[in-house]
Amino acid sequence: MVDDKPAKGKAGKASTKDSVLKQKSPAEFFSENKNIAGFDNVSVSVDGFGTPGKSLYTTVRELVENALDSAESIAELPAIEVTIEEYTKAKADEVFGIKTLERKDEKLYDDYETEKAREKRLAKEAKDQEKQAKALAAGKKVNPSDAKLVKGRDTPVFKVTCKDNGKGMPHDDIPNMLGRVLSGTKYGLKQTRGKFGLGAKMALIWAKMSTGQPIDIWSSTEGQSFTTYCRLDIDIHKNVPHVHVHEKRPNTEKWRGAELQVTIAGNWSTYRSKIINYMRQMAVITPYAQFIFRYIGPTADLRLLLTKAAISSSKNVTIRFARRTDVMPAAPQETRFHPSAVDLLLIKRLIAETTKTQFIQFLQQEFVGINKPLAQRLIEELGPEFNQKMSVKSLTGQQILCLHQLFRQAKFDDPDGDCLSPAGEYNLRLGIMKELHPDMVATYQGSPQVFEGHPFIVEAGVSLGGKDVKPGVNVFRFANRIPLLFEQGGDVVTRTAMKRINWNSYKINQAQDKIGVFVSIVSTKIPFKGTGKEYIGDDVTEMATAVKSALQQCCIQLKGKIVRQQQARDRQLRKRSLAKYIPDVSRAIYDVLSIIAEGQKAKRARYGDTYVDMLNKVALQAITEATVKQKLTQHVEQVDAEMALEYAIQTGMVDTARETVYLRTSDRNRPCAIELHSPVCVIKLFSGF
Ligand SMILES: Nc1ncnc2c1ncn2[C@@H]1O[C@H](COP(=O)(O)OP(=O)(O)OP(=O)(O)O)[C@@H](O)[C@H]1O
Repeated sequence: MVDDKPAKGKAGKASTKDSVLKQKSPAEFFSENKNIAGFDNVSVSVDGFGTPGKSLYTTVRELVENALDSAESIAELPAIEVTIEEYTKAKADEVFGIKTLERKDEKLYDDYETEKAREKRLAKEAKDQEKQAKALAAGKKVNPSDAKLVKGRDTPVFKVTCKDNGKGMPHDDIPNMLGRVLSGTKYGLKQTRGKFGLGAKMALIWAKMSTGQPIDIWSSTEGQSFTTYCRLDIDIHKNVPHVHVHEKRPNTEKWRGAELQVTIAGNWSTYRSKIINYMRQMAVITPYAQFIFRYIGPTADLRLLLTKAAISSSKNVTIRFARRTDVMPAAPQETRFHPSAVDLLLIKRLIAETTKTQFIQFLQQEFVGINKPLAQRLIEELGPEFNQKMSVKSLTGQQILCLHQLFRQAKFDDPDGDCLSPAGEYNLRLGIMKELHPDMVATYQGSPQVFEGHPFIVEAGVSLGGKDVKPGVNVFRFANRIPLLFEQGGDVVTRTAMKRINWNSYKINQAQDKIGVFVSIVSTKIPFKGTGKEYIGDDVTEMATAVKSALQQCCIQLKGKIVRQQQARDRQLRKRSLAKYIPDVSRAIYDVLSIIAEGQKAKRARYGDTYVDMLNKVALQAITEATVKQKLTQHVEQVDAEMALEYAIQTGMVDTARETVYLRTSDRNRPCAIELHSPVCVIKLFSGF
């Protein structure tokens, strides 16, 4: 007989508990799976809280990217200030409103060590440091996660502030924008840095988990007479904003923009270089933006910051990434879906949201690449059940399935890349020049390509030499104009640069030359691999091919420059070695001439009139050794100039093509008559100078 009563005892209880149906809010889910959003921590301690790892880096990244999206959406040259202030323990406690605990029972604490254990730890730390220093000196990568914070010690706390001059946020929308996970304004089909409606909320969730502090927001939109101040956090279980303060304050300075501030646990010492690198690479791909980055160390008192002692304090960091151009790429445009890139759910959503009533209008309106004749052919192909004027909202599930199948099988024109906003060769080149100061650089922008119905553009730059560039291939990757700093190994750019480019054939030494490889991919959909949005897989053939071709184009340009440089060097070398022999040769020639000139006059007649004249001059000292030397020098100069000219004609760089250009600072308010854009520069012509 089967006993169908619930089992008693421990096992029975557990099974009852396991079968209880529960729901999770998105906020709860992401708070438990922070790594999905790049807030992964180095190691999880006994309380499950974890040692803060990448979270400080990701917080900076999310805030900066929102700030850039915001300024660019209103075609404003971005001016962004990021400040990371590290709190002392006392300051953090003051901010949290708690009394600093005085340790009475030392042995209670996790970092308690006996004298012997302390000695052992210090010795190990010294050994590890030595190992890391050696690895760094040998040019090897030191994994940040190798450097762990010691468990039980006070976790460093940081106030992160990001201020921009973007469009700001509407007063009433702020609580939902920043206090509800998966809410945002970037869900349309458009190239944007942000996409998921998650980043800033993850910073807040992390603040809530690590320090319990809410987020502070100041914001003002164009022409608004007030500034919104909002202090809020998230009700994790309900995924709704929990507003502490939401008020309007006078905006006397007519400020427009947003300022967000979160207080989080983090790890500056390990992620310092990543954060600074991120800012630097952002400056490369966004040379039309101005960034000011500050780190204020824990010992610094804000009031003392301007004193000499504070400025020279090695812990504080202030870096200004200056704006180098006011040429901003045209803003990306919202586009429509390509029929080959939609799934059943998406078709259903489009049907629910469309403003068109007839089936034929729906096809033309909601998809890119379907014009009226094509729409008619598609409807014809679907069979008698369908007609052009039928109500699109009345399509049955089966009919939608048929439409989807046809979309997958039919041939459509590829979408063009007009909706995309690449950085542009001019900006890419400028960014590389201003941040790396290379000896040589070449850039290239490929034509729009398509991957799974989404257009994408690959831009590339290859530089040689420069500041802070190590010998070998140094890869800089950008996706939708965001620098990607982690998980480099599997990325399509790294793999292509390391394995598929034959650097030797372009006269570049892969091991010894300081090669900078810059690749920026923009698309309405970046095929990121992994959860962290940190790398693009190598398996997307269309992208791998486009990356390789863009890099090869840069290399071809560089090879031309290298060959020209080599030839110029050879010429100089030849000239120098010829010039070296001029004194000896002049002396020898003059000695021979003197001997002949000193001989009998009758014998001189044998040499003909010209020579007789010359020999007479030698005899009279009108021609001396110095004269011979001068003539030989002139001759070497002339041969050199002729060779240079011949070379210039061959390579198309003739002097007649040159124009003298006078430069002066431009008056930004003066209207510019003509603007000429070329891949390497913009020339603005003003009238009436
Ligand atoms: N500095 C800012 N200026 C103006 N609006 C902002 C700013 N920061 C955030 N927002 C608004 O808040 C929304 C939510 O931002 P959040 O960072 O959470 O997600 P997202 O940027 O949309 O997407 P992702 O998660 O991919 O970063 C944004 O879509 C934007 O509308």
